[in-house]
Amino acid sequence: MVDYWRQGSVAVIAVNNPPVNALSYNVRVGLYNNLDKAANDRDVLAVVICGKGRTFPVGADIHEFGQIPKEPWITDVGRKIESLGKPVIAAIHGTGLGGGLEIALFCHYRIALPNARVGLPEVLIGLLPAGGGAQLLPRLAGIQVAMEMITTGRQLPASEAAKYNIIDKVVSGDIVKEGIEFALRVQNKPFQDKILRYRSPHGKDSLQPITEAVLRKIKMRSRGFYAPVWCVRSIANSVKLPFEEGLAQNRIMFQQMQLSGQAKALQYAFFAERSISKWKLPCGGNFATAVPRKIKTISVIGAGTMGTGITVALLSAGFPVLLVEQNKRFLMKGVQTVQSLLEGGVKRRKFTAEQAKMASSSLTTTVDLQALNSVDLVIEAVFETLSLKEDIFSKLDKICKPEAILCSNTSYLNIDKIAASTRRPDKVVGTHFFSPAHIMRLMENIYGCKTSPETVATVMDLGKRIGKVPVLVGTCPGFCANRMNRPQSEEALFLVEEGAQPEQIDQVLEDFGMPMGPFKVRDLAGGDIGWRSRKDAALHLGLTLSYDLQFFNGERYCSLADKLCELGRFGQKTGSGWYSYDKPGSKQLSIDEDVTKLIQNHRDSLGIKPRKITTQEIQERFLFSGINEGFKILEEGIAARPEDIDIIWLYGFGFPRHYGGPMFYASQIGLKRVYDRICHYHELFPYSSHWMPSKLLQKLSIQEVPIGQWAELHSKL
Ligand SMILES: C[C@H](O)[C@H](C)C(=O)SCCNC(=O)CCNC(=O)[C@H](O)C(C)(C)COP(=O)([O-])OP(=O)([O-])OC[C@H]1O[C@@H](n2cnc3c(N)ncnc32)[C@H](O)[C@@H]1OP(=O)([O-])[O-]
Repeated sequence: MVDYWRQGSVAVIAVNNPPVNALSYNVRVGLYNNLDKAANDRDVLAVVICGKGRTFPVGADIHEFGQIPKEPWITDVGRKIESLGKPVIAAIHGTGLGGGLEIALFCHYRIALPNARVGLPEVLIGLLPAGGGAQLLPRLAGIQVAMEMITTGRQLPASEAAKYNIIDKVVSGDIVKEGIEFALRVQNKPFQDKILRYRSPHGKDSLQPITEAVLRKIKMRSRGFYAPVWCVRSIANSVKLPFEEGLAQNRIMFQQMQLSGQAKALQYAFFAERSISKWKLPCGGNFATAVPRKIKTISVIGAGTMGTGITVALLSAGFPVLLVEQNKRFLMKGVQTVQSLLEGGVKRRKFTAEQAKMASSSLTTTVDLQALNSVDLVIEAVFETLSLKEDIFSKLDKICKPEAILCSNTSYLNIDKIAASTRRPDKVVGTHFFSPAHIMRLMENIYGCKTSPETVATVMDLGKRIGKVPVLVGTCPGFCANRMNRPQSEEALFLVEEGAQPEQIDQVLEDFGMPMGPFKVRDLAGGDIGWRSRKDAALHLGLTLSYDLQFFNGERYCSLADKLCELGRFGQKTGSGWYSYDKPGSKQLSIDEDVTKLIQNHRDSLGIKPRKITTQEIQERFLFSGINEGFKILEEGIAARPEDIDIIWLYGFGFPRHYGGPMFYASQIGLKRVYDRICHYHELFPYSSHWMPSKLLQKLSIQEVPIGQWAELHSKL
């Protein structure tokens, strides 16, 4: 796990623990013993520490968390470096992170390749730097930089790290060779002043104002997420406590944090995000056996909000795009939108003006579907009506080359029905982007019963290549994301009907950590989209959406949202919705008395006497209705694992990562409690079938089965 060799007077100690040289117990022992070896070898005048393979050590081994870390710990290795009596150089390539950077900070010198990155991302897994980082970094780069890096977990490119003296020299070429040459240059120079523990933290006199400013930012950025606050305390210890006491205090805090629900949730999310690429189809085809097709040219059909967002996501990832619209007017409007989104990307420093220019030059347009006869892949993003999509797919099937893959950005409709309008159902797949598609990272990919493993492999690979988080699910109405969101938004309406205010519900869920409450989301997305599909659905059932409708298709129904739409209150785009806005398109919102009156009239017209609704009830009805649907989605095999569902909610709806996602959240609350509460609401609301408890949840709740075993146990049931 740790290699040692000597080159002249320089000893090289190389961590060799693929894939990312995590500092597991065995690696720490190896480092410790080889440092001893170098110390005792009189021919060794200097030491280089580096990583074999793709990176310098990226930190402690996350798999080892949850148990008390065994000695030697990272600080023990650090003390060994400090007291070695010979200069030690950290030679960094790839990513020097967490405990890896801490080891480097204990070294006397640090060099790095230009594309290397360094950081202390412990906060992202609910922890703090417990290997000396919170003590050493302020002594090297100052309190301000340490606060920013440690409370955000941001990785710094080598050039920026050099600016803050974290890196002594940015070198090119072979990092080990460069490390040895650097060692030869410093082996006879005094280096005691390089031992950071003897320095005092820069900017320590402004610790108070810096701390207050950082805590204000944390309060805004991460509601209810504790780790950043603990990180601030750990850095303050670098000023308030002597070095060793600071180390010991931070170690105690680290061990407490390790046991916290938030740390467990964030570590679950870390591995969940890495497990979603390991997909498998019911037919057995999977990520390891299926080979993605090479995609060079892509066409997007529909230049509306979604079509233009998808186009920009593809263009900014270097794909040439042929944008299609039904007429020149819509097409020109679409091209203008693409241009302004690209300009917006430059303003947000997502890419340079040069890159935006390149992207824009890779855009071509047409109103003629025939022009798609040579593209490798098509993404359809037109209105959400099945008949329109069937028409387009049957035309594409005749026009596109036989091997072309046809994708639909539908967020709800059945992929098998769309595929049935072609003679190539194996090459039809859903690629559901989230609005705004050039920003939101989630890509919900939906396979139909005839979609081939190769087609799935292609869109999963495409998702990664355009910087998205692709998750694979099966087809059903609303797939995973919207199917879980539907009962939640219905419950939000029912809660208003029964006595809560929209702003009250939004506040409860924002305090919980959601980026935006359901009524603000409705106003952002535009109430008219849902209204149109409800009217379509009613038409199909020979019904009209009337004001006093309390049941729809045998299900409890609330017509409040329809009433708002009848008044043209579609949300931000019309300047009024559940809230009123300064002007159409503005985000500046305020509570609107007209809506409060409309709600009261609605209750009066239905004879509903409003009652006091607690925060607990709002949280439970909103979250548990979605969670129950999540278990049904697992039950039906639409999602293969709870990890798939949780990553969809973290990246699609901004579910607070420090809860791990709705399914992990349920496992932390306790499945029995969740199940009992769902049964309670099922009894209270018999006309809402979404409260029918999931059988899988019932079974798992009996023994409180840990989340890691749900999929396996379900497959046996
Ligand atoms: C004392 C000290 O203060 C404290 C307490 C600590 O030090 S706490 C630890 C602090 N360090 C971190 O938080 C770094 C976490 N890792 C990353 O940010 C990224 O991994 C990466 C380094 C930027 C590479 O990204 P990538 O996209 O190129 O590959 P990957 O797919 O992500 O990772 C490739 C494979 O490596 C696995 N892996 C990555 N980091 C790991 C780690 N720290 N421990 C164990 N496994 C790890 C990962 O699960 C995947 O496995 P598999 O799925 O192939 O089986």
